[in-house]
Amino acid sequence: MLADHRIASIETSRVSTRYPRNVGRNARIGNHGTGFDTTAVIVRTDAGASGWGVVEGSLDGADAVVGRPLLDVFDPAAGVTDTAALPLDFALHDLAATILDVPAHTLLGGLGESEVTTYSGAIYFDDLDPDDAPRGLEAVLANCAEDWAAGFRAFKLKIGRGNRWMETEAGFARDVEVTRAVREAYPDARLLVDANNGFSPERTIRFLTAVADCDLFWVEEPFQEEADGLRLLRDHLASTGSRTLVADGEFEPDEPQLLELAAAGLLDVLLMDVVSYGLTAWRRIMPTLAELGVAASPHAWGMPLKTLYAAQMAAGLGNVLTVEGVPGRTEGADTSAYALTDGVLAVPDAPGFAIPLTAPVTTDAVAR
Ligand SMILES: O=C([O-])C(=O)C[C@H](O)[C@@H](O)C(=O)[O-]
Repeated sequence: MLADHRIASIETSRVSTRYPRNVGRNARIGNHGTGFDTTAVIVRTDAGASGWGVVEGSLDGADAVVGRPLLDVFDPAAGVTDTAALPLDFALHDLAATILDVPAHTLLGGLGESEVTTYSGAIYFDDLDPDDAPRGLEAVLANCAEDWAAGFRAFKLKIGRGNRWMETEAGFARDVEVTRAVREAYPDARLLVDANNGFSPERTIRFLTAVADCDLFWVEEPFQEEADGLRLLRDHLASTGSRTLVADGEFEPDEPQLLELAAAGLLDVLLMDVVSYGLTAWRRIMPTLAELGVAASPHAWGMPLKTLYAAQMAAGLGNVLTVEGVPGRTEGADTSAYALTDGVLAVPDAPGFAIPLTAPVTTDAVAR
């Protein structure tokens, strides 16, 4: 059926992310704000089908695919096959699955579960804000309570306050205090920590020692990944019998280096971004990761829509340990087919990504 379709036009629209609250700083950068707008791209075919997806980065050159047969640029078994069409990665997956009348996760292979655990990735350094009257620990606990009420049963806590925002030792002490307080308030929740590369290997080990009784699920981006530091960390975890996993590969991923570290047994989970790394790239690399015994958990921060894409990827490709949840809503897209209950996100069985675009198409079509 895909052979009956030729790409007829590429148009754009805008969708808006709205967080439930202002999201503050992490170890690396300042305030993340209350939301932002993103480009959505719509691909239509001469037979009347359409699909859409979000784009991070430029659409330059994508107009070159207009007029070409769909199967010239997209292989349902692999994804995008022409680099000019890579910005259309999600739109083409949506389009192909819609034409084939199958959910995106079926197109991807249906190798995972259609119910995936998800965690709140929105527990930032809100204790430090506002600058003139910092709200302290209570702000972090209030954020956890808000996300728990929204259906999350796991939290990723940002750590590394001493990297930029507090004096080093005071920041370290606050990271420990926050982790212990959240564990105490939520004894059954899954807890993850993310230093956004704001620690050194030694500080990471010190931190893990200080919260050794908090049963952390994973430590993410403790420092810029390199073999010697990761080996120290690995040896520490092994010698203490810790179950904490090491997750990395979100920030400026270097694929050959990550595969080398994974093959050396130094990483447990790889985190490349679901959209900017891309679905086609994840389809290519996932069998290798599965063979190495390394799991995936695509970075989804920024947009609730990316959480839904990551959940489709988990259900389709398998080998996804858990999905990063971005609390909030999307204006311009109907996400109601997805339900989060007790920490589990149910992926719908409707065709494509099952996210109707409700925002108007912008007048400046990329190509027709
Ligand atoms: O794991 C995460 O969600 C992140 O590290 C997101 C970062 O906090 C955020 O600054 C970003 O992606 O720009």
